[in-house]
Amino acid sequence: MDAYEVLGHLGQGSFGSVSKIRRKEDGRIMVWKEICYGEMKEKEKQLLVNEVNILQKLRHPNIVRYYDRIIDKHSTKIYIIMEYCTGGDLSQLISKCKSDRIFIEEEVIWRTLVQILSALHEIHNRKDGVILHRDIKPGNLFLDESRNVKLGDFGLAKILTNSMHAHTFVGTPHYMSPEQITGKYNDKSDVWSVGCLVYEMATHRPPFYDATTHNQLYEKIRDGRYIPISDHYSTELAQVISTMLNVNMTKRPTVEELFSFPPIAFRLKERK
Ligand SMILES: CNC(=O)c1c(C)[nH]c(/C=C2\C(=O)Nc3ccc(Cl)cc32)c1C
Repeated sequence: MDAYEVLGHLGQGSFGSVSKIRRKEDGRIMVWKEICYGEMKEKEKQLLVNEVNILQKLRHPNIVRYYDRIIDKHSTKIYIIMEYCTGGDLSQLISKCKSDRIFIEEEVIWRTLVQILSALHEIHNRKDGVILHRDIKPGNLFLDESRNVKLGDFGLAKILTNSMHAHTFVGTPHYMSPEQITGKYNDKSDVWSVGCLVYEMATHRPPFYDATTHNQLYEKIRDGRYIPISDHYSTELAQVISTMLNVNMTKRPTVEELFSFPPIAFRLKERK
């Protein structure tokens, strides 16, 4: 612990708070997510071990980099040390544009979409088991100094080896897919969440909203109807949102299939 100096509190991640830290040996700025596991049930401890094991394996420009972990048995805390993203998270960008009543530039939305899909392609197509993020939302997408988008906080992620299937109810209700309501989370549920995210970048609010109870929200999600985005944006953007928000997951595209959509394909080529 004394190898690091805490510089300040940044926000709340899944299971713990995130602080900005400096590594004393070289002055490098990083973050750690501090999690108290003392009160955790076995299941939650397993999710925590999961998060660290998953993060350790991942190396991708659009996934927050994991560096190290410190387990303090005395205080029953674990510190997960990760990459610092100077731009904060996407929820801050969306709230700023909402309060300033300005549209997020369409190109920013496309770039964000392509980068998140690249991160999902990495985790959905791993040879040693598909990883599902299961909690894609603006607060889990971080911006580095060059406005690159990084998928972070794998606190609710799950490795699906061939024997396991995701049955647990997790995920932020607003971005919950219809199949997740009945407990069948899969890679296309992450695609649904990305559709919700792109919609929220274009309209400053989730597509399925304004519900007083979770059941009312689930009804809206299962119904699948939402207010179309403004014609300030292109029909291509509206189409890609509509295909990702298809309530029938067999008709919803995989990340791989989205890569062949022309507006996405040509921006992918630009990155190479
Ligand atoms: C107001 N908060 C911020 O500006 C902020 C900044 C500059 N960075 C962050 C958060 C992270 C950050 O910079 N790197 C991270 C890695 C993993 C997780 Cl779960 C969170 C972060 C935040 C919340």
